[in-house]
Amino acid sequence: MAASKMRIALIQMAVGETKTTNIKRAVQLIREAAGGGAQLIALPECFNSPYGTKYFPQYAETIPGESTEALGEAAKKFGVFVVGGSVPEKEGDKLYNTCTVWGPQGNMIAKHRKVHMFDINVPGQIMFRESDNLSPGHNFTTVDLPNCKIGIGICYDMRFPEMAHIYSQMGCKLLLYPGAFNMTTGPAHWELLQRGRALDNQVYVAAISPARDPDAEYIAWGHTSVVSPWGEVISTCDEEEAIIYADVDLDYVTKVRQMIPILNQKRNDLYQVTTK
Ligand SMILES: NC(=O)CC(=O)C(=O)O
Repeated sequence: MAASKMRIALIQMAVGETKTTNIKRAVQLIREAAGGGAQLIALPECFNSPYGTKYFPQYAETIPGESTEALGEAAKKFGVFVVGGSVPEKEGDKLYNTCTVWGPQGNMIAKHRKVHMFDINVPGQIMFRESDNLSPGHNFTTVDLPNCKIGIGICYDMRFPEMAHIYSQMGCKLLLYPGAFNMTTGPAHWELLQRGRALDNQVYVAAISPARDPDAEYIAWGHTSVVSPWGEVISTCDEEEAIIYADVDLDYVTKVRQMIPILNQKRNDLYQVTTK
């Protein structure tokens, strides 16, 4: 594959209640995705645990721990980068929703704690309060791959355009969001947000959901997908377990930015998005 291209695979994994089965399944699917030529493979939010506040304390582990070590071993065995969705992380008396990123040597190269807590109330449809037992992270997380800088957010982080814009200002060309939208917000916002973040920043956006389990307490929307810097959905699936692939093309990012040069046309004299 040309140096300007990178094949990514997103794993829309069926997550169940048994942690060891989830870990085994993730490793099996990483093997399959590596066999499909992927250089970077990403898992969904909470790949080792059902998504839900009652599960977070029960499934939480330190990092490294059982679930994340298995990702490091898989990255090394199959010679790929692994973006490990997320796991409930325990550190001291706090819990976080945390994504780890692993390199082909099996080393952890980044750790992102979900920055924005998913606390919502859509009357009669869904109420969720992550902050009842999770704490937010306080950092932006980027990773320098050999030919592409990537930015990581987790699910609700995708709703905050400033975060994506900060990543694009940092030089990211691909944003990855392991996420688990639901049957209310999924159909309404999942694709729209990805296309918005992609178009605003002229980057690729990949969002990775668990497969839908209609018997779960929190029913995931699915529809894992990749959006191009032109705002087009270039790879997607329905709600069932699946691996989807896309070839991210950095020359195409440059081309889109040359054709419609909004990133150079910003009025920094009138407004700015900056980190603190
Ligand atoms: N689960 C999330 O963090 C976010 C979500 O489902 C939404 O924003 O909608």
